[in-house]
Amino acid sequence: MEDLAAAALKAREHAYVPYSKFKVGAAVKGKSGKIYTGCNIENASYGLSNCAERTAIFKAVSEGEQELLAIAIVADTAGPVSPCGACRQVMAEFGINEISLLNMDGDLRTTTIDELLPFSFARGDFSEDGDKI
Ligand SMILES: O=c1ccn([C@H]2C[C@H](O)[C@@H](CO)O2)c(=O)[nH]1
Ligand SMILES: [Zn+2]
Repeated sequence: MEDLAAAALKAREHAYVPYSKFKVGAAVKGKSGKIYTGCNIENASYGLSNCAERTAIFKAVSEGEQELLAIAIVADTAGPVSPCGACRQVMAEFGINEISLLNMDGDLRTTTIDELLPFSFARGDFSEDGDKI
């Protein structure tokens, strides 16, 4: 876990946040043991901004890892940072279950995807034909 937190903290420094000025860093561990990092990347068209968590997850998937185990997320928040709904859904898609939320003071909260996103919509909920099964 500490390796993930350290990687997330380092990735946070690369955040591109001219609008919010709120830097977030994330690091994901794949089944292979490899670590993928991410930061938030904003845009003048605000809605196109990408969270640190999804940057890290999309890097992992684009390098061939689809089974992910753990994520650490860090930001300068009063308590441990809490991921947005979009990122929770993307974490669920790729099986991330061990979730470490941190802030810059080292406050840590460990949680699971079931706690963060109960009753979630998942791949197995629809058939390839599009009809309810
Ligand atoms: O868990 C979070 C919460 C927010 N953000 C980003 C989105 C935006 O760039 C900025 C402010 O919401 O922080 C993340 O990257 N991860
Ligand atoms: Zn998010």
